[in-house]
Amino acid sequence: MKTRISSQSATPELRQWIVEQARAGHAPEAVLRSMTDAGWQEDVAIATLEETLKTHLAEQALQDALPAPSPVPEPRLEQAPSAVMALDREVQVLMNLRDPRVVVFGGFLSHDECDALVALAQPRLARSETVDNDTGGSEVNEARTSQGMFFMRGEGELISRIEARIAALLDWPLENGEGVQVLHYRPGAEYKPHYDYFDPAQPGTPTILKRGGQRVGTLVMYLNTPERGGGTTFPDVNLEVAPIKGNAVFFSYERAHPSTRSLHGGAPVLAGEKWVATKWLRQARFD
Ligand SMILES: O=C(O)CCC(=O)C(=O)O
Ligand SMILES: [Fe+2]
Repeated sequence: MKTRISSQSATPELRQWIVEQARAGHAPEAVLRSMTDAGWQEDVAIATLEETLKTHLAEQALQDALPAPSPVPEPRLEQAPSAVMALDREVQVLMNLRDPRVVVFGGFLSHDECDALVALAQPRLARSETVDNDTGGSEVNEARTSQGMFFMRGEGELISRIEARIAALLDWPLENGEGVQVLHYRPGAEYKPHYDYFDPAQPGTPTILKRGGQRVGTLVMYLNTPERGGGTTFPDVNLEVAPIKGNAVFFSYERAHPSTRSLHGGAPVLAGEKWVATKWLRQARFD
């Protein structure tokens, strides 16, 4: 007599075998016969077949709906170094998270470089605008209560040096970077959680993508240390990166999709002020 085997006992190997049989074009009756020959009770085998194929089809549909993955910037950390040489400067590796891809660097900028960036940016600040997804233009946005400005890429010796350092650290062409943006947050100001990639569903996105393709990585550099608050949060994994002067947080997103868990924001500044410089990295040359 055959013993009753519950569908719970379908191992990952069996499930994979079932999917392979279906892929190879074997009729369900033949697969079922193989299972009953191997000792499966018929009704249990049918339930297992149905459940396995249904799950497989659902997973496949999810996969197919995802935008294609892209190569992303990536620091060279295979040997788990405590510090890496970024062109002209040794930078500490403070935290290294795989999924979402987040790396925190210590001492990416010197304090003098931070102060110089703030001094250059300050006279050029205006209320931060975000990209208008409908038109591809810019707009003032309530989710972003900071002030900001953009440097041109290669604008001056300091910007050029920092851009070359970023390209070396993240192993990504300098030409694929947008101009450095500087943001200033006063007490109470924040940047609500958002994705940095352009939403493929928005009508303005194709226009934006003509210049350099998608954003695939971000480096946020802290130009001062706020007294309280102002961390960079990653709500999907309950991570908050402390905003420490000279440090930087890097994150990448291989597809324009929430599955990257790259949702992030600038937490409200509770006391003091916050200055950051952001570098967004595109898939291709950004001219
Ligand atoms: O201010 C922060 O910590 C985050 C900034 C940010 O998300 C951005 O500039 O895209
Ligand atoms: Fe962002």
